[in-house]
Amino acid sequence: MAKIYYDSDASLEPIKGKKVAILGYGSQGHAHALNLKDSGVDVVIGLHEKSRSREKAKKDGFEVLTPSEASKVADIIMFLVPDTVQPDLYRECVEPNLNPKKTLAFAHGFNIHFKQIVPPPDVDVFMVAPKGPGHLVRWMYEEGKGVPALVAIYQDATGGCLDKALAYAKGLGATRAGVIETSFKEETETDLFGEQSVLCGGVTALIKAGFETLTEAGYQPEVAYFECLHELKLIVDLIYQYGIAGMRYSISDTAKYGDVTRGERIYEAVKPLMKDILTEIQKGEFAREWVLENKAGRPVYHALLERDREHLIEKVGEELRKMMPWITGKELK
Ligand SMILES: NC(=O)C1=CN([C@@H]2O[C@H](COP(=O)(O)OP(=O)(O)OC[C@H]3O[C@@H](n4cnc5c(N)ncnc54)[C@H](OP(=O)(O)O)[C@@H]3O)[C@@H](O)[C@H]2O)C=CC1
Ligand SMILES: CC[C@](O)(C(C)=O)C(=O)O
Repeated sequence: MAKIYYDSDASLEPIKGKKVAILGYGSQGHAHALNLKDSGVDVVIGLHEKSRSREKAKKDGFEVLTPSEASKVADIIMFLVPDTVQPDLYRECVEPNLNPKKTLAFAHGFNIHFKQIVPPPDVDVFMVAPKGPGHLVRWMYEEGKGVPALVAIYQDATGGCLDKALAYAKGLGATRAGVIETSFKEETETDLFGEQSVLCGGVTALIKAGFETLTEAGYQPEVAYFECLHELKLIVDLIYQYGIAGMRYSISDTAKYGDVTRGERIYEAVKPLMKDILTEIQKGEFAREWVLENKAGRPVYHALLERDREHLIEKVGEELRKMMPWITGKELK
């Protein structure tokens, strides 16, 4: 059984009176910084002099230093710049300022697990990885709720690393929802698998394949959009709130029969592909590919994102959403 920590299992004490440097002020960075500050933790932001996020962080009331300065003054240094940027930032700005009193922290295990960052053995290294996008981490905290997270210890040089990590998770609001203990390996491999095959890659592939199947067969794009994208959110909301059986309670018997019989065929086709994707991750093939793609200036990344931005479903969706202004929530800053 998984070990799960809730609010009553964690204390803020281990990080009270300590300074936390948040390196990066993007999706996760702004959420961690603001939630920790609102939980009474002393936070400083580390951003390069030319960073576009500097003004935003200052406007939110933070002291903003360079990543080197922030690493020098902080007790806990949390990496919240893109994974591909972290190794250079570590070598140039963090490593020269490390000593055994400092703790390194991550929100995803990629660089530690795939050895892109190798910390000295005498510093604590933990991970608190929220299981949700950064903006939700902030919005849910503001509503008194929380996004669950995974916690892992890579190095416990002081003997107090887990308590520090749980304090951080509590400050973030994650222990309100549940924080599961894991390893850097398990978090990295499952996170990559989830985003590639289900959450992002899998779901967008199903949406596009469904939309194209209908439109290529002559059905109206607007009808295909409602069927394959708009209604997906409503169905997923029911699954999120009540489980798969709960969703099935609300849909028609005809839908349920099609779901379990035709769904089975999709399942049979997709599961072997998912196993291949997991194997690529476990063997480090995906990590190698992504590191090389970055070294080459991300040609495949940019080309495929651009191709999808031009997809008919995006144009149809933009028009249809204008008629439902309540759909667009808070601004994604
Ligand atoms: N996005 C998410 O919801 C999740 C992310 N994670 C993990 O959290 C970490 C942060 O990810 P995420 O929040 O998406 O990151 P973002 O892409 O949102 O980070 C953007 C921030 O990093 C800064 N930055 C970008 N490039 C550089 C650079 N070359 N040098 C220094 N600073 C730079 C940006 O500054 P500027 O404004 O100047 O561009 C900005 O402040 C990653 O490890 C990721 O895997 C984990 C769970 C979910
Ligand atoms: C699903 C994508 C994610 O893993 C996340 C928001 O949890 C990410 O790394 O952004």
